[in-house]
Amino acid sequence: MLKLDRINKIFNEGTPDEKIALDNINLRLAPGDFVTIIGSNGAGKSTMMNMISGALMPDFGSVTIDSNDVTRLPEYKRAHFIGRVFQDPMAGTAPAMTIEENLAIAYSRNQKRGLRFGVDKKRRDFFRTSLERLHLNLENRLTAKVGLLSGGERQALSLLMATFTKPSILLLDEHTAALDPSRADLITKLTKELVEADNLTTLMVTHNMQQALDLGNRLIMMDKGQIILEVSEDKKPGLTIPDLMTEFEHIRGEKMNSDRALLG
Ligand SMILES: Nc1ncnc2c1ncn2[C@@H]1O[C@H](COP(=O)(O)OP(=O)(O)OP(=O)(O)O)[C@@H](O)[C@H]1O
Repeated sequence: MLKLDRINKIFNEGTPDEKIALDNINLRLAPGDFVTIIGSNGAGKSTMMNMISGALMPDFGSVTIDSNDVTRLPEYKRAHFIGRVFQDPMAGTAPAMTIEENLAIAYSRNQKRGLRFGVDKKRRDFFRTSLERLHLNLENRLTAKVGLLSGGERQALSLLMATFTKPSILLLDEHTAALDPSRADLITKLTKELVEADNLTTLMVTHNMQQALDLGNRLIMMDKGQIILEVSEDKKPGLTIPDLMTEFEHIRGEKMNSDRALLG
């Protein structure tokens, strides 16, 4: 479903600001895998997501999605494979457009051929049924401007737009981090429901270690551009935050800087 082979990325190579952001990353996701990603600031988590989405190209290595080598494919050509939700609730939706116009754009972005922005009755019914899954009554506000929605509602809509066309890979990049705790809980719950309903293959970056343990069937920990720990499906249940911190200390020989992780 997703294969990352020997991915390397160096920013500002050969200059005093040189930074090895990804150092020989190898990762395999089987269909339906839901992998949570934790790691310190600057570990390379967002850079890895950007490699998969096509926002960045690796210096070396390959990205394969559904048996297609997409390594050199620009972001817009990968769009029908990928759904992505960012940290900023304002990032995923267009505020001046209505809910149904936003959904229509997301729908057309994921079609392999042509641009089909139109909203006919069949499409509108599909949008309504999809919105019902959010339990936010947005199905009765199809013509409301998205700019009028709360941050939590907008993030729920972004999540729906990223998932309702059943992308091959769903990328969630700290998508609950900018929300207050009750809205973050709502989005976490919706994420679980939407991913499970369609068995979506998912990668989720989070600074919240408890969320990383609660969601998904696998977990990886990154540090300094490397995947330093992979927790398999059979080992993840029962794993605790202290277990993860002990693992980090064991691998790196130093204590984990965990303030943000624990507060996350
Ligand atoms: N466009 C860029 N130019 C130069 N350096 C970059 C660029 N993007 C990222 N970096 C550097 O690459 C490293 C990895 O960054 P990245 O954003 O992937 O980390 P992260 O794990 O997502 O961190 P955070 O949790 O803080 O968001 C960092 O040292 C960062 O400063």
